[in-house]
Amino acid sequence: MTFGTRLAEAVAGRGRLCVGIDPHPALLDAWGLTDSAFGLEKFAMAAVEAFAGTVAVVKPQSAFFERHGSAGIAVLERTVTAARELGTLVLLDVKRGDIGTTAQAYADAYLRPSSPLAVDAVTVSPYLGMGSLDPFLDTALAHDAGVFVLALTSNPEGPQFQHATTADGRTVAGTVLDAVATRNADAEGLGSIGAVVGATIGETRENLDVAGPLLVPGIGAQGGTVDDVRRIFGPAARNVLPSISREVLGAGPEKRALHEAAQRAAEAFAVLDG
Ligand SMILES: O=C(O)c1cc(=O)[nH]c(=O)n1[C@@H]1O[C@H](COP(=O)(O)O)[C@@H](O)[C@H]1O
Repeated sequence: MTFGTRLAEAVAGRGRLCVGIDPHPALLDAWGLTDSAFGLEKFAMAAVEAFAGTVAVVKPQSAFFERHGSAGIAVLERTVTAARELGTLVLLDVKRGDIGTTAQAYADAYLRPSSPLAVDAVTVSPYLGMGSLDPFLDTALAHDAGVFVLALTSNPEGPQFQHATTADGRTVAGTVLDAVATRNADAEGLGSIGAVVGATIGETRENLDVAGPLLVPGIGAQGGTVDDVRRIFGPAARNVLPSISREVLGAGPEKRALHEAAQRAAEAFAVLDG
């Protein structure tokens, strides 16, 4: 079953929320955990258990695991395995991008089912050109996985490049969104190739209807709201996956409080269903 179809089923059953698993040192401290691989594992496993059955997708941010070296990567592997065993889709936030042959190695690392770090989907950066992402997109489609391409990011620096125009007079972001839509053109139902569009971008003239999922970070800690998402996406809001990390994780360490915070966020975004 394609990633798009699996995602649509997960959203139908558990709502459209994606919760980020971002073990910031400050959050580890607030949870009474040490900034170590041990603290990291306690944090990540509590989050996985609290969100299982409540949210469609979890999005571990690889950097917070990588900063603990090989022990952190081992925790990431166990976190991914535990979440998938509990039926939660895992979108690994790695924002990779490189020349094609190296991109293939990254794609093998994350999107081939036989890899120790195989996940349901990854985030990628199109800075090396959309064609450089083909190994990710082809590998994902061959193995029923997904890819989310950065298009209009939530950070204030994003417009410097993303609003710039290319040689053919299109914006960079528009070029990315069109390429994503083209990749989804043959999909039945929701496509497996997504785009990342922040809730903090204000407004855009770009066509956000890419026939695939739209990962929308920037909610809560970065200031984006449900109303922003409704205004920015219009009819494309039906494909939005709101993504929240700190605002939900701040409710920990108790699993019940985490679960309730995720539920409240999911309910707030149910308005997009209507
Ligand atoms: O790809 C992402 O997830 C992402 C894209 C983007 O434009 N902005 C953005 O904040 N993110 C990620 O989304 C998460 C946001 O975290 P909070 O601000 O705590 O909700 C972080 O893991 C970011 O790396």
